[in-house]
Amino acid sequence: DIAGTDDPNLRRCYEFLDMTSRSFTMVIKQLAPSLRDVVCLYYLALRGLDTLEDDMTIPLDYKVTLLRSFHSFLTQPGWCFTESGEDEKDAPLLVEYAVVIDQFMKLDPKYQDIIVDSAKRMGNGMADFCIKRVTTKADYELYCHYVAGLVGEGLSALFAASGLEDSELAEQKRLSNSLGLFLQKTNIVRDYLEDLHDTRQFWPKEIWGLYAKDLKDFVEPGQEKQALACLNHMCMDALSHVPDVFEYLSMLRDPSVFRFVAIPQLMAIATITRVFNNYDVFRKVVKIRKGEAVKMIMECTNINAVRGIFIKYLYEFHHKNSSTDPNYIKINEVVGRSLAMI
Ligand SMILES: O=C(O)CO[C@@H](C(=O)O)[C@@H](OCCCCCc1ccc2ccccc2c1)C(=O)NCCCCCc1ccc2ccccc2c1
Ligand SMILES: [Mg+2]
Ligand SMILES: [Mg+2]
Repeated sequence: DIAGTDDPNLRRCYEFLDMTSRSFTMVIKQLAPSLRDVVCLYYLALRGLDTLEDDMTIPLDYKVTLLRSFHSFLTQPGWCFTESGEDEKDAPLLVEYAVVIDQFMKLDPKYQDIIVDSAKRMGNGMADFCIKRVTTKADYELYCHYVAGLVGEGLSALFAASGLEDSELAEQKRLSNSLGLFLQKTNIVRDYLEDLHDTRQFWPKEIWGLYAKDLKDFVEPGQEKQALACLNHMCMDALSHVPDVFEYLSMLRDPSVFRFVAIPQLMAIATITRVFNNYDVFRKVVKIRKGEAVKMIMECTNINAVRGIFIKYLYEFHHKNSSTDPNYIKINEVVGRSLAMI
């Protein structure tokens, strides 16, 4: 079906989707035909923007200008960017960005408007955070809103505009935002070491400051207890979005949209449970086993199956909680609230 597309530029877009997304290409390709290409291009539009944000070799003022104007490049046929750093894994996407723009221009204007609005708001948010750091919890929530919460909002608007989901889904800003925050916060907790090496700090000082003088202290020998206490605090914070995720899932009607939304959330609950109280986070990037992921994907056909999987992980999370953790009681409360609400 996808390989069969007769437009070589659209085929090239799906190749970039495969190249740049490990975890999203599969769920995007299984979407209903009326949404598949739109969401693929929505992904590539924002991945192009994120490739600029992630590139620490671009001079700051030039990068800020690029991020704030990126949305206008989406309607500039032929635009591309060939100055990415060698280590930028998704640089080839920007080199050939003209194919993304060519396909973007063919979309229904109602979809183009949603995508341009996301890119404009995300680009400006990313630019703001190139200059200021994530210090307070509010900064952390705002940064994750810009890079992921907005994607949830944009997807809700696309689902509603396609007619596959109720138009009032586009009004569910808080729930849509939580979809993105659960995914992004899980990644930020998991990627502690990788981001430290890239001299990027996303853990808010308002949290890590309770456990160390500097974020990088957690890799030092003798800091294990403080490191785990901070890690568990960050996991508890991410878990607080689970009730909203469930409220959103229970509103979906189209089976392919349901799977598209549910599968990344299942990956996230599995990941956050795996990293919780797991000192390996300070040694390497902890990933869930492929088999575990495939098994979940086969099972997540309806809300009850998804609820069952979440409950399994929430019980495992509760079981891993240790009574010596300074947040032991609060963690049990957050797990308990999720179990009660889903
Ligand atoms: O560089 C990397 O590989 C990772 O970058 C992370 C970073 O730089 O922080 C970071 O980059 C964030 C900025 C670009 C976001 C691009 C994106 C991602 C997934 C999509 C899925 C479907 C449609 C559009 C999408 C757009 C990243 O990719 N984090 C993964 C979590 C963010 C997921 C966003 C999201 C939000 C709500 C969703 C609801 C349903 C299904 C997928 C969803 C996906
Ligand atoms: Mg990135
Ligand atoms: Mg980024």
